[in-house]
Amino acid sequence: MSNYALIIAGGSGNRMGQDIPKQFMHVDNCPIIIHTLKAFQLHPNIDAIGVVCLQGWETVLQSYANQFSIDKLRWMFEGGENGQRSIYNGLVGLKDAGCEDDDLVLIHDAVRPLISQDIISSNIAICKRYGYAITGIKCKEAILESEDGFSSKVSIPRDKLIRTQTPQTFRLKNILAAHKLAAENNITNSVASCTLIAELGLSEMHIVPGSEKNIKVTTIEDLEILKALMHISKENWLK
Ligand SMILES: C[C@](O)(CO)[C@H](O)COP(=O)(O)O
Repeated sequence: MSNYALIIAGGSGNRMGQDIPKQFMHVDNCPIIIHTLKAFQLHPNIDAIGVVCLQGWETVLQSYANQFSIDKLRWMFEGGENGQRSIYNGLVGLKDAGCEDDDLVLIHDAVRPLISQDIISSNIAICKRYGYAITGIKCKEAILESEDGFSSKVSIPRDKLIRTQTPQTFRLKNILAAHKLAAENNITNSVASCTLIAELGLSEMHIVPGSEKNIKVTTIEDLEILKALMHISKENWLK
């Protein structure tokens, strides 16, 4: 049985408002996606990596992978019109490439470059044990629900809330079956693999403790936080 990382880099990064897609922006002299790939390259239990790549950026990615010695990068798959479709393309690609039903797939956002070795290890261990592993952290803030983003009368108790991150890890056969079932049920734009499983009511998902440092770079502010985190503890971020 093998463990594969499936890195989702199909988005164009509109929320960042830059010319270059955010996953290809440089931080510390290296594209964000390469920082992410380095973490999986370094992990001894990751056998190979597939990237769902934004169309037109495949050659750029391959040349960066060569430059930074990411030799576990084995496949590139075509990005879709949204995250759900991109993940589906990647899963079908892995299956077509000969990956086995029981192989583990760690689905991870390309723009979460500070993923730690421990979180990758825990995803593999928890998925092997329970079948589903979702990285998440407890909610520390008070939560209000708002229809318009400006006003609210409703608070949601935070005690039971989990903020999900990636990796989200599954056996290939289970997550592929979930995507096929979603298509039959007209679920086409679920925001994450875990929300897809939840919407379908398929299975209990076990939560792997994540980290505030496992930041998702979505906005310019996130980019500033990423740069600060990298400079604070360069030696420690891959631990
Ligand atoms: C998968 C995810 O990172 C979980 O927190 C998040 O849902 C991804 O969202 P995006 O809209 O694809 O950036």
